[in-house]
Amino acid sequence: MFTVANVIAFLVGRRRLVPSGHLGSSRFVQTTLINSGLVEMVKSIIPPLTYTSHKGDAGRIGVIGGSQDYTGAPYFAAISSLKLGADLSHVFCAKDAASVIKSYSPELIVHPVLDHPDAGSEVDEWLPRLHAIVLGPGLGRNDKIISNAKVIIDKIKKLGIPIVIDADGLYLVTEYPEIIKDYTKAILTPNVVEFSRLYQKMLGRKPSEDEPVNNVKRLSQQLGYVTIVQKGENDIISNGTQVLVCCGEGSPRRCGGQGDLLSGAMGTFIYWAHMAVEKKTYNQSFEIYGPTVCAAYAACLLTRECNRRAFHKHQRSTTTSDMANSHDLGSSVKFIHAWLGTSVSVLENWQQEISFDNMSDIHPTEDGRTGCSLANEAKSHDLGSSVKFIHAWLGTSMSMSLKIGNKRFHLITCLTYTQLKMEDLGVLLQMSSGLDLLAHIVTSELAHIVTSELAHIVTSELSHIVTSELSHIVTSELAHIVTSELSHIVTSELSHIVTSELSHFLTSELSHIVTSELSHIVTSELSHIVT
Ligand SMILES: NC(=O)C1=CN([C@@H]2O[C@H](COP(=O)(O)OP(=O)(O)OC[C@H]3O[C@@H](n4cnc5c(N)ncnc54)[C@H](O)[C@@H]3O)[C@@H](O)[C@H]2O)[C@@H](O)CC1
Ligand SMILES: Nc1ncnc2c1ncn2[C@@H]1O[C@H](COP(=O)(O)OP(=O)(O)OP(=O)(O)O)[C@@H](O)[C@H]1O
Repeated sequence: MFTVANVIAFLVGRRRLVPSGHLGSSRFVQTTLINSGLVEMVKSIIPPLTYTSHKGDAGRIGVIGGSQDYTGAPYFAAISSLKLGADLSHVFCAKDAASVIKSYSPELIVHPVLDHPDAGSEVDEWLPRLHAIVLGPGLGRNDKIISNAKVIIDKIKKLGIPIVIDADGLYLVTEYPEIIKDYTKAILTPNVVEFSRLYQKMLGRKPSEDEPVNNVKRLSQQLGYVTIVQKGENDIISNGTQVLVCCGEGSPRRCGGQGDLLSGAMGTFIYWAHMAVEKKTYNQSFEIYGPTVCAAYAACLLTRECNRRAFHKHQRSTTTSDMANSHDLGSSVKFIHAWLGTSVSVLENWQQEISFDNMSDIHPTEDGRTGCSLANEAKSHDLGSSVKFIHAWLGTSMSMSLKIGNKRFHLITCLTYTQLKMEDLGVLLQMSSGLDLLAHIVTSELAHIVTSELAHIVTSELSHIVTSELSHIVTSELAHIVTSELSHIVTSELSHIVTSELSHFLTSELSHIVTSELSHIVTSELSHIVT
């Protein structure tokens, strides 16, 4: 358990060395995050990014959930599956939730069908196109919806689609366990409370507090070897035979919705894992643990890393939206892909070896997998700068025109392949005016790019430096000023107070002494004279 890599990771402060909390009998249980066998296992299921793949190849994931009360949960699950790297994410929800969920993100395809009287047949046209399902986030417990969800689970099983069941989907499974029994393409993701309910239903007694690992294994066996992930301080995963415990650092924030992020990511991983089975791209550890345990472990790894990053930045104010926003979830996904060596787009690099000792040095590039979300691409910075770049590169960002022979070329378009034939380009290049013009365009475009890029870099770097330097200077200057001012004020005030107090005291004391002494002398002298 105390591997060299584990100790290194511990020393650089990235991970807990062993799980905190009690696991019960943990013989043969893999508990460490940085275990090269497990990392290779996750790596082996992640499909390479290639230019030959089609929309949908990396996954079409369906999230079944979302009601009037709960719109955030299905959103978190769906966006998480997409940001991990799936191509399309569908949400099947109740009518009242649909427009709200759509308004959160233009990326999601939302079907308001769950509360239709025949929701089962409404999803029929979509189910065969989906690669994996996440059922439960924000589903609610309305009788009609629960019975529709039961019908849909039956259809999913018949089609052999892998399924992750979470939240209210677990309520359904607790009420009707036979619906999922023996379906080994399923993963159930109960939190402590949901686990306890399901355990009591299946085994007729409370889970024993001393044996969390065995409890999970036992429940899985009782459900016909369906994979269970008991979420918590340590995420305990078992398919009834094998057990893995994911104990990455995570965070102490327990805001609602983190389970939804987990189930969404698991939806994408479970598809990838089953695809690896089909394509036989898996490694030896995968053969031991199988697709569901592998997918569950990968998703726990990602969620805990995302949690850790968000907490590092937002501390106690961390919410699941912070985790889901492109920076935290996106950068965790990028980090995980870069760490696994799966963020690069060429096949040759897919299986590249990563040295675990250098793990903390890996900085994913901006072009990692998560850049592939359309909303990110459409943001003014990404889309705008790409447009500028393409026009500058083609020389089509300036509106000059040039006459060659009897043709007039408008430079705003003439350098595109459609407008300018090769022979025209030849003529253009032969003409000194054409060359001058090209040189001019290139020079001015380059100057423009360099200037704007430099300005951007300088501005952002300067603002960063100035902010941090200013805060440093202000803090230390203030401390200095306050200290010296205080000492000055205290000194002069004290001297003033002491002087005036003393003078006051001396004056009154002296006048008192002189008066009483004088009166004494005068009295005694007078009495003497009179006598
Ligand atoms: N923004 C949203 O739309 C959210 C919706 N959610 C949805 O809300 C619905 C109900 O979920 P609940 O989790 O409330 O389900 P439950 O109603 O089963 O939870 C029962 C109680 O257990 C407590 N509990 C949960 N985890 C615990 C733990 N580890 N230890 C001790 N107590 C714990 C909760 O505080 C709650 O009071 C689900 O559909 C879920 O998907 C949640 O996912 C949170 C975010
Ligand atoms: N005590 C803990 N310490 C560290 N991480 C935790 C802890 N509890 C939960 N987590 C992390 O949060 C993830 C989600 O678990 P959680 O118990 O919050 O699910 P949930 O209650 O179903 O969430 P939701 O609010 O979405 O319904 C876990 O996989 C784990 O990574």
